[in-house]
Amino acid sequence: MSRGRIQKALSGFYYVNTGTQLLQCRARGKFRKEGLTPLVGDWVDVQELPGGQGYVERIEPRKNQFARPAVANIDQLVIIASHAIPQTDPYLIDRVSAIAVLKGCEVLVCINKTDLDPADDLYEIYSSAGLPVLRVSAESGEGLNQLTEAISEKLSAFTGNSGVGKSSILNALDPEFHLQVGEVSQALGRGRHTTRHVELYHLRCGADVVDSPGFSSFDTDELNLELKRELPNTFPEFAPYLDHCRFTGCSHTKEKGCAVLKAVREGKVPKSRHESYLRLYEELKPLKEWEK
Ligand SMILES: Nc1nc2c(ncn2[C@@H]2O[C@H](COP(=O)(O)OP(=O)(O)OP(=O)(O)O)[C@@H](O)[C@H]2O)c(=O)[nH]1
Ligand SMILES: [Zn+2]
Repeated sequence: MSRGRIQKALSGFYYVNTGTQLLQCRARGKFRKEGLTPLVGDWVDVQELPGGQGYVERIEPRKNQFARPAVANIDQLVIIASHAIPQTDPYLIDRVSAIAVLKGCEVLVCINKTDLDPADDLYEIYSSAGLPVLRVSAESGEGLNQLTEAISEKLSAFTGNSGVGKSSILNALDPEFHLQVGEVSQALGRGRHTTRHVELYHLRCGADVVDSPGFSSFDTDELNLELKRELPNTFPEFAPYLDHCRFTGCSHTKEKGCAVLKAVREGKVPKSRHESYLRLYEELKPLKEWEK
């Protein structure tokens, strides 16, 4: 039996990287009976067969999992943003980062295209929110060393609105990482969507990444009751204030004596982050406890 990580899933086969070889595996039937599907990113035990084949025998407990795309055990979500075309709506960053925090993923906000626009406002928001934030340019190479450092020894997923430069950054980090770089459609102000299957890639700098256009569309299935219950805790910069509101059960939306609202007024919590909180709060409101 050998241990490895599922690197790719395609047509019922799981490609398991054991560190020395890539085994083409089928999953044992028992998983289906248990309602368990092996996912890219899973650590598994494999029974080897001749000819580089094998069976997935055991799936190790997951740190987290995502539905779109189907991946497990993501250490860090790298949220790519830009203030050049196409501009990133901070709400998208905040929505994805809330989900990441809920799932136990680290978050890194990475502002790209700084050769065109330094995106000072975005940089300011995320620095004062206390989230790790980097400025890079896939074009000029600015900040790429810091990014390399931030993703090494981890499995990261790059997410961000279409055309923001995810593929370009990955290509700049590892020139052998040939990904199709779409042309930004000037007419639409956004990139053409190029779909690929989910796969883990090992970059030369020692980082693992899952490149996944689907990550930019966290759909309603990711907005769940758990997020509704935990919402204030998914904004890390709210933490120092959450226990100081006048009322227990404060929703931090409009209550008198709310310590979070006070921190927003005093400029200790970025206004735009709290605006995103309010928007998410409204989006999650219709979810009912009994509608599981
Ligand atoms: N000036 C400049 N252009 C960039 C930079 N990074 C990417 N681009 C351009 O932006 C466009 C979109 O880049 P992609 O890497 O395809 O963006 P993506 O996020 O992978 O897009 P999707 O595959 O649609 O999700 C391309 O024309 C790139 O050349 C940058 O740092 N500076
Ligand atoms: Zn409050």
